[in-house]
Amino acid sequence: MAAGASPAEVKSGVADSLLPLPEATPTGRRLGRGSVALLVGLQLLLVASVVAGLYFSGQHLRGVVLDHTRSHAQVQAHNLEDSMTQSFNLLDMHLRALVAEHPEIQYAEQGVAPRDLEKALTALQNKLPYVRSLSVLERSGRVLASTQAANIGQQPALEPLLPHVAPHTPGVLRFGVPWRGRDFADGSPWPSTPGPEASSHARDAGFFPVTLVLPEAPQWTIVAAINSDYFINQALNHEAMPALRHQLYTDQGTLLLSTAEDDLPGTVLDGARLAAVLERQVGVAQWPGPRGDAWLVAFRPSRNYPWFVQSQASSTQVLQPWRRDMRQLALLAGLTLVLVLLTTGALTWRVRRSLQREEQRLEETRLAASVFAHSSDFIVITDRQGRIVTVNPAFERGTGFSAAEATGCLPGHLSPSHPVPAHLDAMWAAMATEGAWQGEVIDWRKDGTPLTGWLTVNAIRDSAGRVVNYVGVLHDLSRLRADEATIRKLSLAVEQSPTSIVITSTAPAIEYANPHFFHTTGYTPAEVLGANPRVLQSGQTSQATYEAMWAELVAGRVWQGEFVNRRKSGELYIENATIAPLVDDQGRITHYLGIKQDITAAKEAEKALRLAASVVANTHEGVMVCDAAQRIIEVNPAFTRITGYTATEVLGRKPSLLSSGRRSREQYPAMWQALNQHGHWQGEFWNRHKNGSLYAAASAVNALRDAAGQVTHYVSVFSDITERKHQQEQLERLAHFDPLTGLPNRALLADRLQQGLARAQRARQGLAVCFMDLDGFKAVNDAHGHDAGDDLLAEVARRLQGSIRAGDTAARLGGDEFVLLLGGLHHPRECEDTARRVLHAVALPIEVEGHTVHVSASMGISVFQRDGCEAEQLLRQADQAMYQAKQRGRNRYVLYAPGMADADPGSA
Ligand SMILES: Nc1nc2c(ncn2[C@@H]2O[C@H](COP(=O)(O)OP(=O)(O)OP(=O)(O)O)[C@@H](O)[C@H]2O)c(=O)[nH]1
Repeated sequence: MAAGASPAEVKSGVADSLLPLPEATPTGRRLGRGSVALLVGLQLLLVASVVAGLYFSGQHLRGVVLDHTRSHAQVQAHNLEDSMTQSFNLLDMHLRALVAEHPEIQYAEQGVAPRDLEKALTALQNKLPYVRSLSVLERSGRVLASTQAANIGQQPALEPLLPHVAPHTPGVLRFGVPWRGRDFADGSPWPSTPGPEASSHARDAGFFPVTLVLPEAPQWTIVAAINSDYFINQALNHEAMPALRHQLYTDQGTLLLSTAEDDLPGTVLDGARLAAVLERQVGVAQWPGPRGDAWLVAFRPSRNYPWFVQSQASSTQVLQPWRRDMRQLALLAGLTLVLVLLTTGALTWRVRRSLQREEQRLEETRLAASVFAHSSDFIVITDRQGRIVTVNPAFERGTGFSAAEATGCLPGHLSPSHPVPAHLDAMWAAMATEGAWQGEVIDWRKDGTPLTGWLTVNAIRDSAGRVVNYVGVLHDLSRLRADEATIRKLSLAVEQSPTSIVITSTAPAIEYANPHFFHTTGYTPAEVLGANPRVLQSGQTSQATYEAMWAELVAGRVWQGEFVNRRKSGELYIENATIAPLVDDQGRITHYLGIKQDITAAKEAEKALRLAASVVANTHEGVMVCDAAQRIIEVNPAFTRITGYTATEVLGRKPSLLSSGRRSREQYPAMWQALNQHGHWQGEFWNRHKNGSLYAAASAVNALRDAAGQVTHYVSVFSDITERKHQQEQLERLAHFDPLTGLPNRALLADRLQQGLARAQRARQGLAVCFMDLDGFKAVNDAHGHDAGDDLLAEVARRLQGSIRAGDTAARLGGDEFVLLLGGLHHPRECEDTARRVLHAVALPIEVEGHTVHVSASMGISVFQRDGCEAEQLLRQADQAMYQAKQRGRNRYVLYAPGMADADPGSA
């Protein structure tokens, strides 16, 4: 074996994968997948944590903001109340000090202002920045003196004043309703219900009056116009929370001033809320706002005066910065989260990608290992020196060398007893220059058998381009070569097949036809290849045949049938066709294979055979066919009729079963000789019927031979000639025997006499011819009738036969004349005993038709003793001697002697 190369170089990673590898690490893959899942889970947890953190932090901050707002409102309300109470305490103090500084006030008369009062008021006002003007009112309510000259003479409507005390009660600082405008001269009280003109005064905080009646001068009421703006500005200046608004309400719920521009002085607080505030005196509350929001409220009633401070804020406004901050925080968190998610997502993606690559690499490795392990090709991996590092199982199976045997060896040197394969030098040369080689090689298996294959060798390089391994893949071509030989044989078989073979497409168009097809049809390849097979149709095959054929073929089944087709010459021929669909791997029909046999001649022969079979079946002659071993293989109905045996009884048996045993010894040898020499014999048999009776058969036997001259069959045709035989015998009997007595007649006598003479001549013995005529027979006829005469003749015949030896003959010449031939005489007189015995027997009484009659016989005897005596002569001499016996008195015999006058008479 030698390692080899493909045109493309193989990277070193592939070489690693081709080496036996550890199993893929499912645990590692699971861990990898777990890491991804963990990362995704962490991402989700992070999102949830951030959202939850944001939510809870937000809610907490919201609570903090609200709590802080409440606390701040409380503090601010307290501070404002404190500040204002102190301001009014200062006002009260300064007003009360006015008498001490100006004692004349207490003595001033009604309607007359003390001197310098206005100056004193102005001086006092300068000490009180939140007082817009100070005025002194008479009891009538008219302004007597004022720091604002325009107020003098005015009579402002100050009621109602709080607290509720009797008018002009001294020493009580009382608070009036709020006014719009700068002072009493140009102002007017704010209505409790703002009219449409209220909006034009929205920015006009106005003022509110505070009155005091000095105990020392109860005739006067000092009125201070308190500048609302002063306190508003004071409150605003000290307020860090813009959403918080501060309000000053009288204990009757009338708004005196507010830091909110949309709060109109004079408006009255809801009764329920006022009651709640007055009830709790100090504290916080939360009221529903007009727009579905909530108002956080802090109260602070004045320690000394009938008013309270309310600091409140809408939760919507308070929470606005919180909301903004939360939005920013959420945005920031969201962006951070997105960033984190993107980062972790990217990380996850990279991990997953990495895992996928790892899995892909493992899969590729597993596939490569699987290919290495399960490839049917032989794979060899060598080191850079060409020494085998590993081989695959197919190599072990195919070459017989185990991996242990191969490892460390140089390919090509595995079989030291065999020559080094021829391709090695060329291969290593190509490897050195190109790093790859491929070609057909012949190697050796361990068992010494050659191994033909296509070898591909590739160099495997590391990342630096250095060769680290060589991979050789040998594709075993042994089977392919064997298959090619088989295909060649099959091709030859098809080409030289004595049947027509046609392959058509499903169109159908003829794609292939073998030479026998062209020979049968007379067409050339150019005329039929690509053509529809119907070019052969003659129109004499029924449409039903074609339909049945297509039904079978389309269903994927083989069809077998016959066509009447037409050759190119126009001649019709009968074709036996077997057509089979050819299917591909998916079971789809791609072609049709037709195997066709021209059976025209066979059809003709079959027709002739059918005719012959019909003749045989219906002929009156028995037909028996035997094989070469003379065993019956076929008989016809006439055979059964003649022999009595059915076909099943005789098939496989020999014709001798028909034999009767009545045959001449020479008959069968003669028959076989004739059959062997001429192939034909004719003759007659006496056979035995199954029922035991005999029948005569006239038989003709023919031996059938094959082309080599070997006998294959014997055909025997015979007829029953028993009847004819019987008729012949009858005729023969009639020709030679006397029908009345059954004795030989004159013709047969002549024949016997001839034979007897010949025998006597050969044996040199004597032969006596005894001519006998009855005496008195006519009288019997006459007396008892002709039939009685017949009976008598028959009886005489029996007595004659009973009186002579078996080899002798008794014959009737006619009428009452009989002749006896007595052979084997050694002496002429030997016959005389017989003659006397015969005469005696004849003379005995005879019973005919109930009558006893007597006849006798006269006999003349001539004896043959030497050559030259004719039969006719002997008979005539006996007749003459008989005549002499008649003459001499009847019932006697007379021996013929020349010159019968000298004859020696004899008597019975
Ligand atoms: N019943 C009978 N009579 C026959 C037959 N053939 C001839 N005859 C008669 O036989 C007789 C023979 O004649 P003969 O020989 O003269 O009679 P016979 O009485 O024997 O006289 P001899 O011979 O002179 O003694 C004739 O009357 C014939 O008609 C026959 O076949 N049957």
